Amino acid sequence: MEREGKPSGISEVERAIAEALLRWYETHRRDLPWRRRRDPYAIWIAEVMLQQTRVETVIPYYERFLARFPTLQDLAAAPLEEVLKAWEGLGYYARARHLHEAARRLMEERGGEFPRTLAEWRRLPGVGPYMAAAILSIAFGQDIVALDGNAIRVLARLFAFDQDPRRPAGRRQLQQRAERLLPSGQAGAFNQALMDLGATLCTPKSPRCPECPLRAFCAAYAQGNPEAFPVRAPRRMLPHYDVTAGVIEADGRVLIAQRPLQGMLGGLWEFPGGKVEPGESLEECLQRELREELGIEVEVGEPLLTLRHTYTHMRITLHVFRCRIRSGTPQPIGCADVRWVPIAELDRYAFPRTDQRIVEWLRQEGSSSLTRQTTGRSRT
Ligand SMILES: Nc1nc2c([nH]c(=O)n2[C@H]2C[C@H](O)[C@@H](COP(=O)(O)OP(=O)(O)OP(=O)(O)O)O2)c(=O)[nH]1
Ligand SMILES: [Mg+2]
Repeated sequence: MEREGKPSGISEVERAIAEALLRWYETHRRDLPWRRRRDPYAIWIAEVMLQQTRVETVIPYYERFLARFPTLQDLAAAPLEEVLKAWEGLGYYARARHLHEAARRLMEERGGEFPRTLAEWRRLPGVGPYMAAAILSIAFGQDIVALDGNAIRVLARLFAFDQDPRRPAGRRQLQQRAERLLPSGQAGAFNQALMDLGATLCTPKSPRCPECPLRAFCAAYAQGNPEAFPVRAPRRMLPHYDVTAGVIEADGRVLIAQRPLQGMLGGLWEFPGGKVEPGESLEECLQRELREELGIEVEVGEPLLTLRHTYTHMRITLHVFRCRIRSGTPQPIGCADVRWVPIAELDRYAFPRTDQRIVEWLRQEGSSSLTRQTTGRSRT
């Protein structure tokens, strides 16, 4: 993975491309909070957050996170629950768990000193090739190309690149062509300039080519079809699951369960339930799941909400029902923990993003629907 020496024989055109790009960046660079700091810690946090989340969403989280955990030491010393809580709503919670684990390792194994090589960064949990390259180029000024999705799009268009850069072979080739453009000593600016260009002008749809500093060099523009790049293999269909979840209320408290610490959304709290099995009705599923996970028998009441969400590898439709316990006391059989929590205190727990809509709904509608339920029951 280490970058080889800079290829010789850089052409005039390649030099001109880098110059035009850097000149544009000087005046058009986005003013982003992590660009006001140079320390690897801040850059690292930003890169982790930006990995799967849009810049506008990241900004407030980033600022809160750095205020809450200003240094590597603070992050390493914090309990995981607190880190997950600060991450709540950003999604892809493995990022937060990895970040926390990496911070602890950096403190324990390196006395808090950040690595200076790609290989060492890559050994940390959650750090891939792009992130390692971004941190080393931006925070340490090393001559390394770091291509995020935006930069890849810019380059694929610039070269009218005929391979899919999401495939390893295409990716490697695009990386090599980018390395030929990289001006020594300016990798941080070069990488971020490509990212900004992709984010602001060279957008997936309707790129603003007339304003682009690279237009004169752009092969896709010359062909008149920039939107055709990067070429992509057809998107694979994500599997879909119907999932049920139960809201069980008693004495002003609602029952929540903590997901097993390992695995998807590990350690987050949820309204207990699970995937519908073939041939099962939603009600049957919920009764089975609550029996399996909590050891209770329930009566399934009114449907409260139907929520759709797409995770990286699957889509779910979450069917939320009010439930009432018929027999048994909830125990953490198929989950890490169970708690009865007042609705007003639910926001102290870290939930998956979809569940925040349930929490929000409970806060606003909870009492009125409780009244409806009571009325319903008196009719029977
Ligand atoms: N039960 C439940 N699942 C939720 C909630 N919010 C949310 O995103 N989910 C997602 C997480 C899971 O990917 C999926 C539920 O599947 P699960 O892993 O609990 O499935 P399951 O109990 O049937 O267990 P398994 O068959 O996967 O072992 O729905 C929620 O509040 N309750
Ligand atoms: Mg479950």
